[in-house]
Amino acid sequence: MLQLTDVAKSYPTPQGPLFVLDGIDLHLAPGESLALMGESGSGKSTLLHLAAGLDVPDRGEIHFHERALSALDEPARADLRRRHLGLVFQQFHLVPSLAVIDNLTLQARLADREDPDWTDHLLERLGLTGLEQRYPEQLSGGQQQRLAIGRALAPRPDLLLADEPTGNLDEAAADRVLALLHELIHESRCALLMVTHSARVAAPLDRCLRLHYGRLEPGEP
Ligand SMILES: Nc1ncnc2c1ncn2[C@@H]1O[C@H](COP(=O)(O)OP(=O)(O)OP(=O)(O)O)[C@@H](O)[C@H]1O
Repeated sequence: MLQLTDVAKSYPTPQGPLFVLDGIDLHLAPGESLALMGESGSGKSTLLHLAAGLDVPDRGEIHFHERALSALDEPARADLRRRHLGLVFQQFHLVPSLAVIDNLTLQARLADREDPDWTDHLLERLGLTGLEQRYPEQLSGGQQQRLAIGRALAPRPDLLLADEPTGNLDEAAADRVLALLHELIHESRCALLMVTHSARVAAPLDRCLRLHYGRLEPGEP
């Protein structure tokens, strides 16, 4: 499903290269869920961006869906993302000018994978039935994040990459969003790689790893 082999990544800075990841090996099986923890600045978002093919490593290889990302040009990587990958961030990144229903189906339409039954099911499970014609600004923060999760899951991806998906929500809203996220990825047999600072958020996932000085270590949620 997702395999990182000896991946290294640095960023150029005026003081010289900043080495962020060094010798990362990571395997995620279909349907598996993994929490990625670590101090602020330890490289969690960097790793997620590499896994999504949004950035390229200095060294090492990333395989997603049995394709080596290095063998693909950007349009081919974008196509792979559209078809097989869902992305959810702390900022919801909804399209303000589109109604709920159009935000929800946006990714599925782009991937040519619209499924009205699955859309209806998502609307209902996400508690958004009846709100289809509203605009994102007319939703609560929790509703907006549930919509962002639904949008990512609408094309039925094989892998959901989530970066602090509940970082902007209060505890009650976060709990509801996370419970739904787990139910939905379970239902659709989607794998999950989730960056979080929170042990509470990491605890229900199958595994937890911690980034420390550029390396991955076994983590305790
Ligand atoms: N484009 C960039 N250019 C230079 N340095 C960068 C760039 N992107 C990230 N960094 C640096 O790389 C390091 C890792 O950043 P990253 O965002 O991956 O960490 P993180 O673990 O996700 O942090 P946080 O938990 O605070 O979100 C940080 O020191 C950051 O300042």
